[in-house]
Amino acid sequence: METPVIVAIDGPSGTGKSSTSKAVAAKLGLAYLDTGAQYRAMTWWMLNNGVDVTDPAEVALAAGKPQIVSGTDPAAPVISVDGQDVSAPIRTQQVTSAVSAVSAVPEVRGRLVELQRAAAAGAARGIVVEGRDIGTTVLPDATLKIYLTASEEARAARRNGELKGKEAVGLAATREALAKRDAADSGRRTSPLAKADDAVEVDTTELTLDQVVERIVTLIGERAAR
Ligand SMILES: Nc1ncnc2c1ncn2[C@@H]1O[C@H](COP(=O)(O)OP(=O)(O)O)[C@@H](O)[C@H]1O
Ligand SMILES: Nc1ccn([C@H]2C[C@H](O)[C@@H](COP(=O)(O)OP(=O)(O)O)O2)c(=O)n1
Repeated sequence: METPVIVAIDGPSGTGKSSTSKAVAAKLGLAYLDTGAQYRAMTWWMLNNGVDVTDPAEVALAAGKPQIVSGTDPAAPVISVDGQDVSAPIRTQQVTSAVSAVSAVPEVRGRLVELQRAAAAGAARGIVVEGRDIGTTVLPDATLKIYLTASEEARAARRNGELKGKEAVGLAATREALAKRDAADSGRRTSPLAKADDAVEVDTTELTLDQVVERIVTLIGERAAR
């Protein structure tokens, strides 16, 4: 049997990680894992269970409690907590604004990194895993590591386009919230957002989604042929 292909895709918010990872996985028949969704699910559970997310000690004590299960089908990426599908509620502004604090707590990371490595080990053909520290920490031996970037303007415009109805806050506020989350995710002590030394950086500002997908599929083909 062929060696499974492990693709790590990291980068800040709005660079296209989720869309690109799902499309690459679907195109190559690989599994897909959204690790950001796992940090969001952990955060959602904490907010729903009265945990003070600004208190790292309280978060650390609770980190082992929720049962988080991620689907790995790129066509239908579901995530559940204690048997409840939380795919929608983990995307609210309330969760988004609390997720950086929760994901900075080492006990949270330890628990989720274990789930992430198990998902990668269980993917027979291979997997595309997206997040912030996949290339640096979770899967340092990945076949291919990609670090996606895009200008702050492009990222804010993309994110703003997704927020509808009462969740819409305007471009300036979206940009500010993005910058704040990036700073928190890059500045934390444990496993911060960072480009791995051996990652290929792809600036998506001027590229369409199809162009980004094509570039990554080509790189995977080159690596797999080595
Ligand atoms: N290359 C691209 N050009 C324009 N828009 C894009 C591109 N890649 C992704 N998008 C759009 O930007 C938004 C954020 O993409 P997403 O994949 O969720 O980013 P991330 O996972 O990095 O936060 C989505 O609405 C997506 O459709
Ligand atoms: N591997 C990861 C993935 C996400 N996180 C944290 C940091 C991020 O701000 C949140 C949410 O990640 P997610 O990928 O859902 O964020 P966006 O889709 O970019 O808005 O989780 C992390 O610490 N490590």
